Amino acid sequence: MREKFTDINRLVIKVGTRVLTHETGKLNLHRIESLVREVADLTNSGREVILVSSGAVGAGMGKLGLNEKPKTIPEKQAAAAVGQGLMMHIYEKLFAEYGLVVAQVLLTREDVADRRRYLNARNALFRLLQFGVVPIVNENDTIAIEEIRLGDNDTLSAMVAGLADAGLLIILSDIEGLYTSNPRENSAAQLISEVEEITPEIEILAGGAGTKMGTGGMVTKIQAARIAASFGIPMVITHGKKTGALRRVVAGDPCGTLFLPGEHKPAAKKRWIAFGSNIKGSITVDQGAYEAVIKHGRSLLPIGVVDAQGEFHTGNVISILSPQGDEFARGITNYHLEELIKIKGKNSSDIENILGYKDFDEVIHRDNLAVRV
Ligand SMILES: Nc1ncnc2c1ncn2[C@@H]1O[C@H](COP(=O)(O)OP(=O)(O)O)[C@@H](O)[C@H]1O
Ligand SMILES: N[C@@H](CCC(=O)OP(=O)(O)O)C(=O)O
Repeated sequence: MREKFTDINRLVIKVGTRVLTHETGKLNLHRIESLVREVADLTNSGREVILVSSGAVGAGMGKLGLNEKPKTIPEKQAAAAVGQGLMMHIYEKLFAEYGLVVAQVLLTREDVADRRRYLNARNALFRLLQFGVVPIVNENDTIAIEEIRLGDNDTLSAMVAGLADAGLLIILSDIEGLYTSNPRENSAAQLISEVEEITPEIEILAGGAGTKMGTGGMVTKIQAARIAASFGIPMVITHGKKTGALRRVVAGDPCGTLFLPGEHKPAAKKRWIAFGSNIKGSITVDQGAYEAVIKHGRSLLPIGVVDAQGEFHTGNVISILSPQGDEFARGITNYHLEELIKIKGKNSSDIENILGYKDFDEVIHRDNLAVRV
């Protein structure tokens, strides 16, 4: 897999707060400078790079003289509002030295959950890349209250990789990669160089953030790897404090931890259904429908639906639950809740008799249905 990295044209690179700041909380200008130089080099070699940069809250803390990570939302928002401007100022200045233009792209969960806004963000990113600009993405922490937050930039970077059809996601952290346990707590921990599949055994290895500055630690990085894998995108975690780390990953050198992608790269719309969208309700299906969807990639017909819950309308994304109640897929429904209650368990040929009209034979068409891994 790694030898193919030299041919990848579009990359998403995520850089964590710990890489961008000193222990004092002030920006590590030397480190940011070398990151910018490496990104500039990648763009000079003809690649398109989207940088997902943390650091707004950390930089704001440094500027406002806060020693502790803000705990209340307004305080976090204030720190991010101060810090984000500072981050962009530095990036703009340093990238300009290499003749590159940057653009600030701030997203919240809602921008990926709403299909129209998702497509808008996607179009804007593509246009920026066509202009040769380096988009610098962060969560819009200043306006993002809890309900609309993604909460961590590891997840955000995986979403952005899917949104932008990237070929590779690189996460630069303050550690070489995923270890057999948290090396801060266990000096005998060993680096895992490749993860083929994210099994429960792999999930157990991950601990939380190592310091007061980081968010999420390995837990959110493994979540990001899961999203990237289901999008068919490989992900590498590597040490962002080591000069040349990006160059080594892109050259295919063995470094950090590589998370292998899933076998299939689903279409962009299915990627959004699986991970981006807001879920408005769920339906439970019988064993036959479960197998038809999972094994044969079929559409979901009303005859296989045994129950429907939640408040959803035509066009909403809903969860599809197995007979055991586990979510195994998501899809855009053609019928709203009340209609589904009436037509569940019935043949598609009966829909018109029951409802007085029939717009679709399927409850969810297979083009609008994404099986979750
Ligand atoms: N199994 C593990 N392998 C490596 N690091 C781990 C593990 N479990 C927990 N960690 C912690 O995760 C930290 C990296 O995440 P985080 O602090 O959120 O930084 P970032 O700013 O790069 O997102 C490491 O410094 C380490 O302390
Ligand atoms: N959006 C926040 C960063 C959130 C986050 O995930 O931080 P980190 O674990 O340092 O990548 C900020 O800019 O401060």
